[in-house]
Amino acid sequence: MPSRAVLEGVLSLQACEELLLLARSLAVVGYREGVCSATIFEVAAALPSALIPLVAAREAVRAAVEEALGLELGLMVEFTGLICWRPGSRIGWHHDANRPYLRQRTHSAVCYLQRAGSDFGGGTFQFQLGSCGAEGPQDVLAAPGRVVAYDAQEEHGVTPVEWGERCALTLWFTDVLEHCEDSRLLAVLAGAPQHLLGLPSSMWLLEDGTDLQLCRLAMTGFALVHSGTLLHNAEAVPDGQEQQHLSSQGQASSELLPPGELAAAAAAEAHSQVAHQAALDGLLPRWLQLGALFAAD
Ligand SMILES: O=C(O)CCC(=O)C(=O)O
Ligand SMILES: [Fe+2]
Repeated sequence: MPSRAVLEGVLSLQACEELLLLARSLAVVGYREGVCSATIFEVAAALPSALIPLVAAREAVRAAVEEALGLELGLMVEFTGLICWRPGSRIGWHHDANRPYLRQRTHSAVCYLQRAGSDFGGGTFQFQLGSCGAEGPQDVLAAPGRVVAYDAQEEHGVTPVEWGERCALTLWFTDVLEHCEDSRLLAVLAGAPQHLLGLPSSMWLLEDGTDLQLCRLAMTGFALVHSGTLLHNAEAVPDGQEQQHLSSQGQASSELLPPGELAAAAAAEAHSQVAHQAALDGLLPRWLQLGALFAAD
């Protein structure tokens, strides 16, 4: 059985575009220098409805890879991520199980969402040796829906991205049940709503306690009032209480104030507009849907 495969048209162009939009909306810096990513857990936390296309794509890639590598029903997904490589990013020769904590990885698959040469330059995937040990690297150019799959121990790299953005759906597979991401994902999905819907606090809470979510909401012309009190902090909403109110503060200010001041300005305005509360009740039935506003940044 082959230990690597390049597969065409595993995802439709439409599916690639949908995932690209998701990646652009949710990816955060971190994975490697110049690389932004959104893991399936971040998608579950920030935009649970987007799990539907993401999981469908993941399963399509998994099925295609299992078939190509003769591993039917043999691959469990250890990691799913939308990964965008920006200019300057690269990765030298390595294999994907090269750390003690990555030993459970058996296979890898990368499904490209964009086309080399038109969406970005550089960023070529290379196996260190051509197929069957042939001399010299073997290149795989990115194209929407194209998947490169390989044994996690195969040496490979990515040449520097020169321009544009190179986004991919990256999967790592395992044969160790405890490392399958699904049980953790189900635990997240079955958990309390704040775990399901909230963004990691590092993304919205400044050291001085300023809640950027509320600041962003204020910039759209709204402030949140709970039981008659203007909220400065998302954590102030008691769990399970959904009778929160949304108060209009009229037109959004075009002046961009520092977050703390903006929240304070929103507070003053909102208190004078409590009459609007009833009309606006239910506009954000669960105020943690604020995540959608946050993602639009
Ligand atoms: O994006 C690719 O083409 C491969 C990335 C890679 O090798 C990795 O993330 O380990
Ligand atoms: Fe890799």
